[in-house]
Amino acid sequence: MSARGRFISLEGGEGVGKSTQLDALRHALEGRGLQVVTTREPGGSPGAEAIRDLLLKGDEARWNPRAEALLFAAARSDHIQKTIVPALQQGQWVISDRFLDSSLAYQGEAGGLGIEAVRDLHRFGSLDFLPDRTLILTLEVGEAAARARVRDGSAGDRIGSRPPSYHAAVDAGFRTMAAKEPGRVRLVDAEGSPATVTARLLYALGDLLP
Ligand SMILES: Nc1ncnc2c1ncn2[C@@H]1O[C@H](COP(=O)(O)OP(=O)(O)OP(=O)(O)O)[C@@H](O)[C@H]1O
Ligand SMILES: Cc1cn([C@H]2C[C@H](O)[C@@H](COP(=O)(O)O)O2)c(=O)[nH]c1=O
Repeated sequence: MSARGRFISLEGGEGVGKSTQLDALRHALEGRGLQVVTTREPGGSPGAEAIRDLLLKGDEARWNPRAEALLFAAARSDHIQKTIVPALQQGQWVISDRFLDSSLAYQGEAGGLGIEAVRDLHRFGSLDFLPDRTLILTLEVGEAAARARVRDGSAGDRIGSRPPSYHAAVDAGFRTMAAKEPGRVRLVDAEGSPATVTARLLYALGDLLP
């Protein structure tokens, strides 16, 4: 095993199957003899989980767009320091359900702050710490919303319950990130059975696997 583990982020809009694939990928990588830690954003450390509640509960007006972006950046800084870096230093692989690219797509693109402004927050808050690979699950927005509706009914959180136009802009933001950083970021088709999607994710990690 390499001295330092790898850091993988799983990204995509609401309901595309990230949480389902997080578990499947962990099992697949453990089957290859790797030690794997799974985590999530916002959250992943006690401080960041407290910020998650602040961000996702309450009504839309609870935070203005800049305050929202700052809270995500603060949570991420703590998550990296307390959870991600220590695990990588022990040689573990870390898979995070969402990371920086969610902020770039949701707050930067859909929220109107701009991708570069949000990236600047990450440069300040987390010294531009990046995943070794970011896998963005893509699914037609209507189909993803239908999957999320089956799971949640009408009980979406503060951000998930934003209008379809917002989520269409999130989708566009993720695609922009894949075009801007093709070495780090890969689009992965989330259509089909969970096992089919897991196979596509493993293929997109092929060059990193021991
Ligand atoms: N490949 C698939 N085909 C059909 N349904 C799926 C597939 N993958 C996941 N699902 C179902 O779709 C719903 C959403 O999946 P999941 O919770 O994994 O998505 P998510 O991307 O983590 O969502 P969110 O970002 O909203 O938390 C769940 O009910 C899950 O069982
Ligand atoms: C990391 C991150 C998340 N979000 C949004 C995306 C979702 O609506 C929620 C998280 O809910 P999930 O069920 O755990 O996927 O938060 C965001 O807007 N910006 C971010 O950086």
